[in-house]
Amino acid sequence: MGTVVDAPAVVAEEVTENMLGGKKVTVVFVLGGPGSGKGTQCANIVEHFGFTHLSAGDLLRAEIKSGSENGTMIENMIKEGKIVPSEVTIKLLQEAMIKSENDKFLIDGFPRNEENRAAFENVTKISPAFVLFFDCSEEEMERRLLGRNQGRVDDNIETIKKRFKTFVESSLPVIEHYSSKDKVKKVLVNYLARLMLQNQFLRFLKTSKPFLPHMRQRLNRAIQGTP
Ligand SMILES: Nc1ncnc2c1ncn2[C@@H]1O[C@H](COP(=O)(O)OP(=O)(O)OP(=O)(O)O)[C@@H](O)[C@H]1O
Ligand SMILES: Nc1ccn([C@H]2C[C@H](O)[C@@H](COP(=O)(O)O)O2)c(=O)n1
Repeated sequence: MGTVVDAPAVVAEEVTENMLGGKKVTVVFVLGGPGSGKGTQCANIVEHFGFTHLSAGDLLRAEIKSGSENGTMIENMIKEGKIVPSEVTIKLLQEAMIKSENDKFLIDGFPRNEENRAAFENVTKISPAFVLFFDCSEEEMERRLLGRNQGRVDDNIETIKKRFKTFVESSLPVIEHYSSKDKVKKVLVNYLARLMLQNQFLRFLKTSKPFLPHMRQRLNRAIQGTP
């Protein structure tokens, strides 16, 4: 698995072409846990690399809003942190790709499980040029989702915990599948933040070295209850 910390640089790589209803297309899948920043980074990538961003989650939410007959089923599955049956999501993705004038797509939040992956490849005959995987700690993802403030029905702690479980059980195997084909580019999302915190702590230890014996004495006195 390749590892990068700068997502846009990866997209400049050579990509393969596929077919979609007579139209040649290039597809990059964007995967990662809930709240890892897929949507945010896709918006940055399209600005610089001419891709069209298709978010599976956004397409499903639009389907709910449109009042379609699948709307209630989709909404319930989203609230439960479950994955909507592939035929529904693939149909929406296919329609969006055919409608678009572009031939380069960043498909965000898809495939979310093995069923999504196999069905997409069977139906469209498209395999991705590569897969961007945003690798982020659950702690950071939870913090971000609880602060997202976009009125999403799944941004609550009960659904977030269920989504984490679904990600580990169903989505990680998809990433492992593409990893075994050497197609995954991993983006270490909070790696730099963690590195900076570590450096700050080391600097703190260095600057506080002369005070350490004094601090230790005070701690011992506090533990022993002596003034
Ligand atoms: N690098 C970052 N640092 C801090 N906050 C971020 C960062 N990237 C995204 N966020 C914030 O985290 C929240 C989740 O980001 P985003 O919606 O892009 O994640 P996502 O992976 O698409 O989530 P989901 O799978 O739930 O749709 C948003 O409020 C976003 O503004
Ligand atoms: N392939 C997909 C993508 C999304 N969903 C459902 C379940 C997700 O929890 C929800 C939100 O998606 P996001 O905006 O995080 O991409 O939508 C799905 O069932 N199948």
